[in-house]
Order: sequence, then structure tokens, then C-alpha cells
Amino acid sequence: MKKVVKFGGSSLASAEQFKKVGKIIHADDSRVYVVPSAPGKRFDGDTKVTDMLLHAYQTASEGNDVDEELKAIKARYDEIITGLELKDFSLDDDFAEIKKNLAENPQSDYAASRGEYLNGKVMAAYLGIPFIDSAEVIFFNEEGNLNDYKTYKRLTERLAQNERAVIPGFYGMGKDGNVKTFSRGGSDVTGSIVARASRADVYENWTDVSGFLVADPRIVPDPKPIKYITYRELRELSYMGASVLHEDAIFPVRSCGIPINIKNTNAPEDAGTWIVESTCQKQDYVVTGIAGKKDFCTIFITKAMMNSEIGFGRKVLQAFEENNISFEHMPSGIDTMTIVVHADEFIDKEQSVVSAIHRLAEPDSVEIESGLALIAVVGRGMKSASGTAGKLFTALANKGINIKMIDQGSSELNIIIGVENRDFETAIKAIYSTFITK
Ligand SMILES: Nc1ncnc2c1ncn2[C@@H]1O[C@H](COP(=O)(O)OP(=O)(O)O)[C@@H](O)[C@H]1O
Ligand SMILES: N[C@@H](CC(=O)OP(=O)(O)O)C(=O)O
Repeated sequence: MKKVVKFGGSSLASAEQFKKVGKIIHADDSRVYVVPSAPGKRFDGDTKVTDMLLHAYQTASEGNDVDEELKAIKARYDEIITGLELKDFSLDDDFAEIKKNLAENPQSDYAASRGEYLNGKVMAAYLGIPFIDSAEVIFFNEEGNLNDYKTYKRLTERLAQNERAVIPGFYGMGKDGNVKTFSRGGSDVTGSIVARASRADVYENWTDVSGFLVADPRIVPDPKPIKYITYRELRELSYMGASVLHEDAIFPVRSCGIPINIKNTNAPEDAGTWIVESTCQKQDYVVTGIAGKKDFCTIFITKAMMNSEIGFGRKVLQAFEENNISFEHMPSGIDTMTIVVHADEFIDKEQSVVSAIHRLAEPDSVEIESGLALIAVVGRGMKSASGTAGKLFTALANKGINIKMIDQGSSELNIIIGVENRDFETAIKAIYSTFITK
């Protein structure tokens, strides 16, 4: 049995948290590869080390001195090093190098990645096992995506030489020879890559909640944990904002059937959530999870006889493609079509998109609206349960919430609804209490 264990920033925010992590690793001999994040928030209002480093980069790129900022970051690590009583260990040389690099050639990915790099060094010293610098084993291609071939070749070789090791999360080496990071939260992706490369039996992802919860705990108080969830369900939920696991983290393990177990560092005895390819486990509820995001825009297009005009949809979508905007959903009627996009991608280009739609598709009208929130109600049990949509709409109607859009995926795995931003939290609470009964 071989396990890869990733610990999130909240699990490594202080010496006290590190000690819990040490206990977890020592409690199970099969926890052989450890992927740490940078120290996260110790309390509400605290700053993650990654954000402190990005701030230092900003200061350096404006040509200013970063001594004070690096001192504050070093203090975070020194508290951990002292609390763990690590003798003959210091990060002085590493900080001198970071200071030099930030002054001579400030790069934001390099700066952000140092949080995991330094924490990896502390972790390796604490556990007494080798440190593998991710820049030597994880590679990106020219487009900035993972270079699968090179990564799995090098990483597999290095892991084969090390029965146990610490591999810091979040970064690798870019095609240009500079350090490059994944997007925020990307240590989850590193853990998944290490699990695949080592052909682990389980990828344990340790965080500060007892698994994937049915809804965001910041919206629904004390939501129930999900015991089993499929990769596909999870993909829908994490894409729609359930932030506990990076949305790309399932791909490496999914392709080789390695389950992910989300666990709580502060309550290690809790079962957590199993993310699996498929399962015969009985579900407690028809709905597996609920997640959502605010701030979408809709582009509502009308044209008489739209349905019979071959190529109409393509022309409309070309307008978005020309403006380099990806679309989220496209519900349509007989003479109408709505395109839903992220506001932050769309707002600056709205007039250019509208004129392109007119030029390419010659519609009767184009109306745009902002302030839409999307909520995904996801559940593999939905296709065999009748009345789910009816229950959902009744729950929202009872709260006086106007549904602005409905999109039921053809997989019958999810129903996406659009509501006004201001109704977002109320809608999630209403859906939760309708489907998740005591
Ligand atoms: N459906 C959900 N289930 C569990 N946690 C969620 C969910 N949606 C949002 N979260 C939030 O995700 C947080 C854990 O993710 P993150 O902060 O990235 O952890 P880590 O630092 O361990 O990587 C939780 O503390 C919780 O606030
Ligand atoms: N430290 C990085 C990467 C990461 O995955 O962190 P965490 O595991 O704390 O979400 C970030 O803040 O984005």
C-alpha cells in the first residue's frame, strides 16, 4: 500500500499544525510521499505566505527594497522551525538567494512558488526524509500546460530512487527555464501528479474540513460531509466554485483510477470524503452537492426563424471566439438564444462582442445583462429519481426567488440554475434544506 499525502496551507500554518501533520504521517507507514503547501492562514484575517510573497514581488518589481517584507515572511518560518525544535537547520541561505533574485530579476511565479519550496525544506528536515525540488521533476510546455511526457518520465525516475520524499506543491519548471506555478490552490494538482507518477493506491488530500461538504460551509452552517462522490460529480462542483479541491486536480488520478480521500488534519479520525471513479455505495440523498459562483453576464439574442438558419449558432460563437472569451452555457429557445459568460472576461469587451454578433449573425436584437449567479445542483442519483427539478423549483419559489435560467446537462448529473447575485446565498440555503433532510 502506497499513499501520497498533500497538506494544504491551513494544515501547515504553524508549528502546532506541523506537529499534527507529523503525527498523521507517522501513524501510517504507507504515507510515503508528502506534498506540502505554503503556510496558510492561522486565524481569520491572517495572510497566507503565498500572498505575502506576491506582495514582495510587487514591491520588488517597482524597484523598491523588500527587506521588511522578507523579514515578516521569514518570521513565519522561524516560528515553525523553533516550535519544531529543528536543530542545525536554517533557511538563511534560501532567503538570501530569494532576496537577490527578487532584486535582480523579479518574477511573480518564482516569488509565489517560494512558499512551497521553503515549507518543503522544513517538512523534509522535520520528517528526516529527502527533499525533491519540484522544478526538477514537474515541467510545463510552451502553452503553459503540464508537459505530461517529460514530467512523468522524470518524476517516476526520481520517486523510484526515493522510497520516501517531500515534493513541494504548486510549481514546476516552465519551458523558458524559469519557475512556473499552477493557478492558485495548485498544490492539489501537484499531489495528484505525484500520486499518478508513483502509482499510489490513494491520494490523501488533508485540509481543514472533514471532507467535501454538501455545500460551502461559509454559506450553509454545518453542512453534511459527502461520503462518496464520483470524479465527474466533483468536477462539476469544483468547477462551480467548491474550492476545497483545485478543479484540475482530478485529471491525473482519474486517468489511472486512484481514489482521492479528503481528510481533516484537525480531526484525522473522521472518514472524510472518497472521490472515486464509480461506486456502489448507497447515497444518503439524491443530491450529492451544491455549489455556485456569482458574477456572470448573459447575452440574449433574438432572430426570427433562428432555428432553421444553418450555422447561426456557429456565427454567434465566433463573435466570442474572436474576442477570446469562453462561454459557460448556451440555453436556447425557438427564436432565442442566451450565452452565459464570466463577467470578468466579458465586461471590457462587451461592445466589441455585440458588434461582432451583429456583423456575423445579423440578429434582430442583442441584449446584455449582468449580475447573474449560477448554482449547480449535482447528483448521480438524479437520473433515477423523479421530481428533482420540481422540488428544486418549488424550494426557490417558496423563498420568492426568480429563476432566470435553467440548464439541465444531458448527463442528468446536474441542474444549473441562474438567479440574481443578491439571491445567491438564500437560494443555496433553500436548496440545501429541501434535499438534505435530517
Ligand atoms: N463544498 C465544500 N466543502 C468543503 N469545503 C468547502 C466547500 N466549499 C468551499 N469550501 C471551503 O474550502 C476550504 C478548504 O479549501 P482550501 O482553503 O483550499 O484548503 P487548504 O488550505 O487545506 O488547501 C474550507 O475551509 C471551506 O471553507
Ligand atoms: N499556496 C498556494 C497553493 C496552494 O495550493 O495552497 P493551499 O493548499 O493552501 O490552497 C496558494 O495559496 O494558492
